[in-house]
Amino acid sequence: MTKHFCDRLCESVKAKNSPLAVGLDPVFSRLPEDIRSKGSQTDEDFVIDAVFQFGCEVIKAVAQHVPAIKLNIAFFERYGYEGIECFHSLVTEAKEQQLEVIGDVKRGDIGHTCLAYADAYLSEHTFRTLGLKPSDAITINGFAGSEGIEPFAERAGENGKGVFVWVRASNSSAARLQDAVTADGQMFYEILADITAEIASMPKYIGESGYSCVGMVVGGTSPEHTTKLREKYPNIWFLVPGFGSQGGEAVDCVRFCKPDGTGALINSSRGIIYAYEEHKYKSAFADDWRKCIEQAAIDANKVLKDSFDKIYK
Ligand SMILES: O=c1ccn([C@@H]2O[C@H](COP(=O)(O)O)[C@@H](O)[C@H]2O)c(=O)[nH]1
Repeated sequence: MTKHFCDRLCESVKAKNSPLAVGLDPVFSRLPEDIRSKGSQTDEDFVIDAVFQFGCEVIKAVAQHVPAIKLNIAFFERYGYEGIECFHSLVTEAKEQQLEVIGDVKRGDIGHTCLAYADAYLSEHTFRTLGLKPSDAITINGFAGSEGIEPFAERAGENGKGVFVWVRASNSSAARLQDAVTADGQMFYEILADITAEIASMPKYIGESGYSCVGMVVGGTSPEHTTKLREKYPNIWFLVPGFGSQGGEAVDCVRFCKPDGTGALINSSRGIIYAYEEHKYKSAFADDWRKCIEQAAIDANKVLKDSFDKIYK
C-alpha cells in the first residue's frame, strides 16, 4: 500500500533533521552569469534550458541538507508549454534526489472543476507517457470553501499525496481581507482553517504518524495571529512561507514545529537560490554559485535549529 504523504514527510524531516523547504522560483535575469551568458534572453529555447539547468543544480546543491523542495509553477507557466514541461521535469529530478516535492500551484474552484485540477496534479498517470512524475503534494486555494478542498483531499488520499490549503497569506495586504472579523467574532482565515481542519481530521486522511495528508499554508510573517494554529490543530502539517526574504523571523516560523521537530515545512526561496548575489557568500566562494546556494541552505538550517532549540530545549 502507498505510504501517506504526511508519514513520508515526517520521515524526511527527521532524517534530514531540518524543517526547511527550498523554494525554486527561477527568474532568468537573476540566474548566474555563466548560465545566462551562453545565449540570448530572446531565445525561448535557451531560456528554458537555462532555467532547467539552474533548477537541476539547485536541487543537487541542497538535496542532502533539506527534506523538501517547493516549485512555484508561476515561474514556469510564464514560458508556456515548454515551461510546464520544465516544471514537471524538475519535479522528476527532485524526486530522483529523494526529496519530497511540493508543487505550489494554488489551484481552486467549485467542486467538479477542482476534481479536474486534482486529476491533473495528484495522479500518477498525467505525465506518465513523457516519463515524468507528479509532485508529492500541491498547494490549493480554499476560497470556495469545503467544496473547493474535498476533491483535492480525496485524490491526495487515494494516491498517497498531500494538499496544503492556503489559509493565511504571508504578504501584509492579506490582513485586510483574511483578518476581517465576521459576525461570530472569528477572522476569515480562522474559519478557513476550521473548514480545512474538519476535512483533514477525517480518519481516511490520517497517517500512522497521526498527521493528515491535508495541511495548511500559513505565512510566518504574522506570528501574533498564526502561531496559535499549531496548538489548535495537532494533526496538521504547516507549510510556512515568508521566512527570510519577506522578513519572517526563524523564531516565529519554528513555532509551527512540534517539540519533535515535525509538523512544519518552512520555506525559503529567493534567500537560498540567489545566495550568490549576497556579499557574504560571494566573498566566501567567489564564482562558485553552487557552493553559495548550498551554504545558504546550511546556514538557514542552523538559524532554524538555533531558534528551535531556544524554544524547546
Ligand atoms: O502566503 C504565501 C503563499 C505562498 N508564497 C510563496 O512562497 C514563496 C516565497 O518565496 P520567498 O522568495 O522565500 O519570499 C513564493 O513562491 C511565494 O509565491 C508566499 O510567499 N506567501
